[in-house]
Amino acid sequence: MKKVGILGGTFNPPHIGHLIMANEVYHALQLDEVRFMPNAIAPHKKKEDESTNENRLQMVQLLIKPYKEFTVETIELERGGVSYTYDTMVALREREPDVEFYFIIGGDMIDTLHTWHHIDELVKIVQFVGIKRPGAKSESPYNIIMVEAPDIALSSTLIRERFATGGTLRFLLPPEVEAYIRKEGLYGAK
Ligand SMILES: Nc1ncnc2c1ncn2[C@@H]1O[C@H](COP(=O)(O)OP(=O)(O)OP(=O)(O)O)[C@@H](O)[C@H]1O
Ligand SMILES: O=C(O)c1ccc[n+]([C@@H]2O[C@H](COP(=O)([O-])O)[C@@H](O)[C@H]2O)c1
Repeated sequence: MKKVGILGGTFNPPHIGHLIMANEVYHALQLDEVRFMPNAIAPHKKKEDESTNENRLQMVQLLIKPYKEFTVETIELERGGVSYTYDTMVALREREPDVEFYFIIGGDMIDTLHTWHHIDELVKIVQFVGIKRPGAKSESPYNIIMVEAPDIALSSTLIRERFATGGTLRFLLPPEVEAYIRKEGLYGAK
C-alpha cells in the first residue's frame, strides 16, 4: 500500500518548521509522499483576514516547489466551509482506498486532539503522527506515533509579527515565499 502523510494547516504563512516536520516524518516512516493540505476555514482558529485562500495555496506551492516528494492536497479548499479533519479523511479514504494515510500534527494539536470533531471515530480511520513543539506539552491519551525531530520554536504568528515590525525573516521561510508576501502586501509587510 502506498503510504501518504497529510500535513494539514492554515499556512498563514507556511514556514521552515512545516518543511522540517514533513521531512522528518517522511524519512522516519518511509512515506511515499507528504501532502501539504491548506484548510478552508480552520476549526479552532481565530480568522485572520490578511490573506485569502488563494494566497495561502500559492505560498504552500512556492514552499514545496523544490521537493518532489512534497505535494499539495486541495480537497479542503475545494470543499469550502469549516475543514473538519474527520470529513476530509472520510472523503480521502473513499477517493483513494489503496492508500494508507498518516495525519501529521505538531505538539499544540496533540494537546487539543481530544476536542476535535468526531475524534473517537477519526482515530479509528487515520493514524496520527506527532512532532513535539516547544511551548506545548505534546502529550495525548490517543495512539499517536511520535517522531523524534529537532525542536523548532517557530510559528506563523512570529513570522506575521516580523513582517509587521520589519524584523529579520532570513532562514525562517524560503525567499520565494517572502517575496510573494511582499508583492501581495500581506501582513503589513514593509
Ligand atoms: N515549529 C513547529 N513545531 C512543531 N509543529 C509545528 C510547528 N509549526 C507548525 N506546526 C504544526 O503544523 C501544523 C500546521 O500549523 P499552522 O499552519 O497552523 O502553523 P502555526 O505556526 O501553528 O500557525 P499560527 O502561529 O498562526 O498558529 C499544526 O499541526 C502545527 O501544530
Ligand atoms: O477536525 C477538527 O476538529 C480539527 C480541529 C483543529 C485542527 N484541525 C486540523 O488540524 C490541522 C492544523 O490546524 P491549525 O489550526 O494548526 O492550522 C488543520 O488541518 C486543521 O484543519 C482539525
